[in-house]
Amino acid sequence: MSRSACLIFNPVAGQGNPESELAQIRSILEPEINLDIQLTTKEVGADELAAEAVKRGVEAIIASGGDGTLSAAAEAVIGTDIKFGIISRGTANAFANALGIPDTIPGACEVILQGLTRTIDAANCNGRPMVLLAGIGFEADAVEAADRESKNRLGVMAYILAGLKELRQLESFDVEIETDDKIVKTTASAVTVANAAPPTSILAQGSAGIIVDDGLLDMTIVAPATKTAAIATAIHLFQTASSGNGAERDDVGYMRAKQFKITTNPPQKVVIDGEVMEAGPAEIRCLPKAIQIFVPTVDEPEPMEKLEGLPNLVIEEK
Ligand SMILES: Nc1ncnc2c1ncn2[C@@H]1O[C@H](COP(=O)(O)OP(=O)(O)OP(=O)(O)O)[C@@H](O)[C@H]1O
Repeated sequence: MSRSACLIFNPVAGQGNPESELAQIRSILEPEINLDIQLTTKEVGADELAAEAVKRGVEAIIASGGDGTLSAAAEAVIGTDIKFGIISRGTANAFANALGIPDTIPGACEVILQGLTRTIDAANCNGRPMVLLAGIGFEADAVEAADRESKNRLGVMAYILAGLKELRQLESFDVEIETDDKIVKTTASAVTVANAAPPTSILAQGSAGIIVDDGLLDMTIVAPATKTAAIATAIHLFQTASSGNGAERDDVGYMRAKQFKITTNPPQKVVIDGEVMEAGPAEIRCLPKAIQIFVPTVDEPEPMEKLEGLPNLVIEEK
């Protein structure tokens, strides 16, 4: 066996049975990869276990748990050449959904076994590592967007409701945004800076085309004037995310830059990768090509054909 990895496993993440989930991961990975298994505890989190693994100079780190566990472990590998794998077992699984990685155990393990990696950007927000996004003006308790159960139950509505939940207070604030080449001043209800974002994070979808390895961060500014406008904006952002076309409403703005300095009045809380920080200015800088992450093989698009229904159709098989 030539491959090895440190598996960091949160035994309390998600709603499944952790013993059988760990057994399943081992049965899929261990025939190919020598695993050093480390369980997180209340006292010793994924951040500490991953930092120790980095110090030991492991070949790869595989993190398994909810988004909290995955972000904490990912932050430790930023800037190293240690390959990083994720096996999501949480509720929202934003991390996997943002990077197009399956959120089932067999699917995620298969990606790691295939061994293909992509080097993605990370970011630094007020001195803290960030992989997904920073939200300014978000409701702290609405950070976890649409969960799996509501997604299954409500489908598209769950995404829209999640965004609305975040906009529900509609408290606006003045914001000044400084990039390398300009200063933008406006009023907003939510400002999101994303390195990567799942489609559920609709407040990050202004540009509808977040690229995780372009050395740039994507900012979306949302400023609906009324509750009715907030509903229309949430629906519009959901549609832009699915269609790939940027937002066109007047109350949505977006731009890309290597770094942003954001000052709000009154000061707003900053939420970094789901963790709520104290209110104040935010300085966010992209760290280009910072994490080597296991990703699925990109399938070549299947040639599509649809002929049925055409008038007077004749198809001759050759
Ligand atoms: N052995 C453990 N016992 C109790 N708490 C733990 C243990 N290991 C990790 N934790 C806690 O688990 C939290 C991280 O949970 P994580 O985000 O991975 O899963 P989750 O909350 O189930 O996911 P999601 O938010 O997607 O539902 C951290 O607060 C950490 O302190």
